[in-house]
This record gives sequence, structure tokens and C-alpha cells, in this order.
Amino acid sequence: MDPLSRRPIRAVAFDLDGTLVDSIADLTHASNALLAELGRPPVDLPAVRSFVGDGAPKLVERVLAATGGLPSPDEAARCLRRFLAIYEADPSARSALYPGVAETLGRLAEAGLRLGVCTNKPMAATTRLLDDLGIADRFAAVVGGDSYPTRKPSPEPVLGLLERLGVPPGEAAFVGDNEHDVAASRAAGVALVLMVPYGYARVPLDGLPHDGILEGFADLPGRLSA
Ligand SMILES: O=C(O)COP(=O)(O)O
Ligand SMILES: [Mg+2]
Repeated sequence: MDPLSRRPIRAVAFDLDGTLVDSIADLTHASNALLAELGRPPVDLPAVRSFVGDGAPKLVERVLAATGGLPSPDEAARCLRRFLAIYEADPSARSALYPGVAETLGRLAEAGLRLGVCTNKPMAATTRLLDDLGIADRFAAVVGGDSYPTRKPSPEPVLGLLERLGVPPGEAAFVGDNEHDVAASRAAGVALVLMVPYGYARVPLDGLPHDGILEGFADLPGRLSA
């Protein structure tokens, strides 16, 4: 969209993993706790990094596929429940906000913008992680990978979040790190789609139909009014 014809941005929706929080070490730790119980070999950080982005069910499926193969559907479902129990018990011990996130969210909230999170991570772990990292209060609404029947790249959770924020897509920005964030927010009609350069993208960001790549998170306020 031509920035000059754009309506002012009133809401900003954020992806979580790879955008606000570097969460790979805790996801790897929980994966390896599950694998140890199964008597399987561990996975490393780069592998888990490449498995993240499609929600916990896909992550666990990929972890199992990489360490001996998928078990029966019943056993795979049990593994997912066990992974979530381990991960949700402490999703933050090895995780951290990316540089500039806490300060920038504060600036945006103080400027009167409505802020929300749209993640494929399940809600229980999301709520706990935001709380543990001290940023839960910044968000007027949060939706997770199990909040709606579909998750990103579907536009459904993005539209659901914006409805909760009370701001139409034409007056909203989305900030994400991977191809699903671009697809979901574009399909939802979000006015401004910005990417962070440091997250867990599995395809080159350059080829995606976003509106720009931030140099760092702290560049965001300047880009919203540009
Ligand atoms: O849980 C995932 O797979 C990724 O979550 P995200 O949507 O916050 O990047
Ligand atoms: Mg992400």
C-alpha cells in the first residue's frame, strides 16, 4: 500500500517466537526432556529453530520424525501432551526478549497504540511466557495457536486479534519473522507488514510480499508513521 494514502496505524500485532522472544533454548530443552523419556537421541538448537513456526503439534511431529520416526497416532498425541506439560511448566528459564523489545513496546503503548500478540504457540505457554518476561501488561489482546480452528498462515487468528483490539486491518500493522506472518497478515488485509531480521525464518525474507525489514526492533516506532 502507498504509505502516503495509508490511514494512521492504531494497532500493532506481534508474532511471538523469533520476533519478541528468543525461545529456542526452552523449546529445545523441553524437546530433549521428552526425547530422553522416550530413550531417543537429543536434537540441537539449529534443528529446533528450523522446526518452529507451525505450532507445537508440528514441532513435536518434526522432533519425533528427526529422532527415529513418527510413532502411532495415539503415541504421537501422548508425546504432544507430555511435551506441552514439560514446556508449559517453565517456558522462560532459557528465553529472553530480543534487544529493544521491552523499551519499544513501552514507547508504543505510551503513544496510545493498541498492542496485541498473534502466535502459533499454544495459549497456556504464551500467557506464562509473556508474564515471566514482564511484558504481559503491554498487550490488550493475545491469541495463540489453539485460539481458533486455524493458525497462521491462515488470516483467522490475525482477524480475531484485531477484532479483539477493536481496530480494522486497514489501520493495523503486523510485525513478524517468518513467511506465515506475511501470508496471514496479507490475507487479513493488514495495512503495514514489517519483518524483523533476526528471527526463525525458513525462507529468505527478501522474496516475501512484506513492506520492509526492520534493522532492529527499536526501529519500529519510526516505521509506523513513515
Ligand atoms: O509455536 C510456533 O511454532 C511459533 O510461534 P510464533 O507464531 O510465535 O512464531
Ligand atoms: Mg515467529
